[in-house]
Amino acid sequence: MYTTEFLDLPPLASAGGSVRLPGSKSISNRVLLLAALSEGCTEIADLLDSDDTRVMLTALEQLGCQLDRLDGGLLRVQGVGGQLPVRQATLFLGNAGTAMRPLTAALSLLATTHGGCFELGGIARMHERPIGDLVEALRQLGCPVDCLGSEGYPPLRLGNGQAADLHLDQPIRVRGDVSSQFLTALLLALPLVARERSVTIEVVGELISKPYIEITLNLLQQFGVTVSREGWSRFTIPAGSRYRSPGLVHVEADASSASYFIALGALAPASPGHDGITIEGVGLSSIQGDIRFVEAARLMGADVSGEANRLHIRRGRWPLKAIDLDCNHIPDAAMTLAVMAMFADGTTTLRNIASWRVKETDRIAAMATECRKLGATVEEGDDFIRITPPACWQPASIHTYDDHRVAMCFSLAAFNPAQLPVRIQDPKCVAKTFPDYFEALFSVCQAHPGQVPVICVDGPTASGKGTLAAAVAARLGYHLLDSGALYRLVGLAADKAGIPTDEASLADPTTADRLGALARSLPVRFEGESTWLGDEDVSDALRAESAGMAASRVSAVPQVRQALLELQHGFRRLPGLVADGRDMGTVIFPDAPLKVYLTASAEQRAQRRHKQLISKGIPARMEDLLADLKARDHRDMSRAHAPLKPAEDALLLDNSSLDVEQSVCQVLDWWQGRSGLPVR
Ligand SMILES: Nc1ncnc2c1ncn2[C@@H]1O[C@H](COP(=O)(O)OP(=O)(O)O)[C@@H](O)[C@H]1O
Ligand SMILES: Nc1ccn([C@H]2C[C@H](O)[C@@H](COP(=O)(O)OP(=O)(O)O)O2)c(=O)n1
Repeated sequence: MYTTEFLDLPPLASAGGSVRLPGSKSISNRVLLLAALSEGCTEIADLLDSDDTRVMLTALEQLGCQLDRLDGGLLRVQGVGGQLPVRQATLFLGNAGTAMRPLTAALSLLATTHGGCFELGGIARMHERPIGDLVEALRQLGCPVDCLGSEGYPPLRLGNGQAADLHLDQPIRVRGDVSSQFLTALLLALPLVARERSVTIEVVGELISKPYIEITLNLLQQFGVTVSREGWSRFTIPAGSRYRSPGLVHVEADASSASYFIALGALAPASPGHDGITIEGVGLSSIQGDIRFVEAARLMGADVSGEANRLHIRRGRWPLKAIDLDCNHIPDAAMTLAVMAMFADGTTTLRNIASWRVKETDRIAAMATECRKLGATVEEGDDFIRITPPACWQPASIHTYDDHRVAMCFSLAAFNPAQLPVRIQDPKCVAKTFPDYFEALFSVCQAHPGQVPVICVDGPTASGKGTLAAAVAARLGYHLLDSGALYRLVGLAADKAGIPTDEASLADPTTADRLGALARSLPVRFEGESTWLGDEDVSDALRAESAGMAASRVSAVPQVRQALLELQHGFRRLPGLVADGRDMGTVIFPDAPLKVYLTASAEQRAQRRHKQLISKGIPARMEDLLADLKARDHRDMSRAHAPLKPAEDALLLDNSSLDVEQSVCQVLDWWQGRSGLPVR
């Protein structure tokens, strides 16, 4: 997951390949609650691991439900069988509507019938999301529910510690036209109190988001409760209902998450050697309503085929076709249509989307504002949005409103025909449902040739290149190439293979050829902070001064430099690279948009190295270090092949009087200037 302040997406050119998506949030949180309320043990496969499921899991544990992680990614939930092992708890539910609403209903009923008391709250935005209609329905039933902030909004106190009877003789009335989650919450909770008598729910107003109710009914059935319904206005839970574990439950991949990859396949040219995008884990027989996004995407021109558990998408009609669509049946996935609309041949109108206003953020306002930033013309109303594609695309920094879907949708804008980069602010907000969304996106996307950005940091030893490069890469979410480590690895590998690396031996062409062959087939693996040569962790050995000296010697051998070329180019991957070395800007990435040549005086550098070594407990003498460093500078700068020197277009940074943070800020400042992106 990217935890950077922002993530810059370079202009993207094509897409192709296969993605496996994380489990559905709606199914995951429903299954968790049902498993917890059931009699018996349930094993859950492919559960989504995200912010919203994590708050649900924590809440269930606080409520006394036993959860065990098993091999193979299974979660075992020991159900409480409609009982209440813990009678009092304060639950923090983040911004997870799929946890807040059903837990409110289930805990209200259990608190009232068993004499419990629970407080449920979340982050500030959760306390702005209405829940009054559900509270009203629960009060009708005789449940004590207090709104602890504003009336009609969380945080809530459920129950008062006293057991009381419920009024189950009359149908329970609940509004269905604001959020279908209130009805889902009651449907999930009421079987707990329908042992002796049937319970009926009447929906007031036109029910929205019906497909989500279908998911609820489907899962209730899996857990042993069959609800009968008259149209979408009256639901009856039969007498004698009780939840029974089905044993093993598989969570489908998230159909709403699939929408980004369906859109990707529809708007991206196919990458060479690929025939569009394949999505694994969700297919045409999905129980999720958002699978109907497929129909909407087809209307816009996507070529989508599929099987029960897999989808395949190719670009069909291009440009996409503008549509006018009632999106009530796909409220979440419809946001993706708004971004597809920017690639259409006219004006698209998405209607009946009033529920967008009460989601993670006011999504109509958010989508309108951000589409406009990219140059689109947007009209918005209480329950619609109308989008005309940009006549002239603008570079934009997309604000994401702590809303995962805004972030994921706008990543697709990186396919804009103007080939402008797109900045996504706060990319970690995707953690709500799809923590590795951007990694998945990058795994199937390709940039235009030469458009994966590279920042080169070259300079002499101990100037702080490694430190600076690592910090800049971390701030930008870019990959890191420590090219010196590759030469150090060659030195170590030569030592192991018994190939001499003293200067006299290296002058022998046979030795040089052997070294070149060794460098071409280095058995190197980078694993987090560790570097492996074959089956040996060489992370510490690599940093020894002797390894640096050996690296400096072998790096003068042209066969070695040539052998490492391709390996180094391979580091240039989405979303970008920071490369540190001696010839990054001059030889390896001559087209890099930013090249920094980092220096400091020899004395300063020797002092830094001294401090660094001493702090690691490695003995070192200043005089030796200074002499070695000067020798290394001389050799690196005077060799015939790729000598250390500033590229002609490099910016010089003498950090003798700067600390690390100041150097990092300087480079990020230069980078911001080159990115062409607005800060906000
Ligand atoms: N701007 C700076 N000011 C002071 N010390 C620095 C600065 N940059 C790096 N250092 C320190 O200098 C030492 C050498 O830095 P390093 O990144 O290993 O250099 P290089 O990769 O150029 O050999 C490290 O201990 C590092 O913390
Ligand atoms: N791109 C590069 C990187 C390093 N080298 C050589 C020259 C250097 O003295 C050695 C070791 O580099 P490294 O960056 O690890 O050394 P320092 O951390 O700067 O001490 O490798 C090179 O020739 N080209």
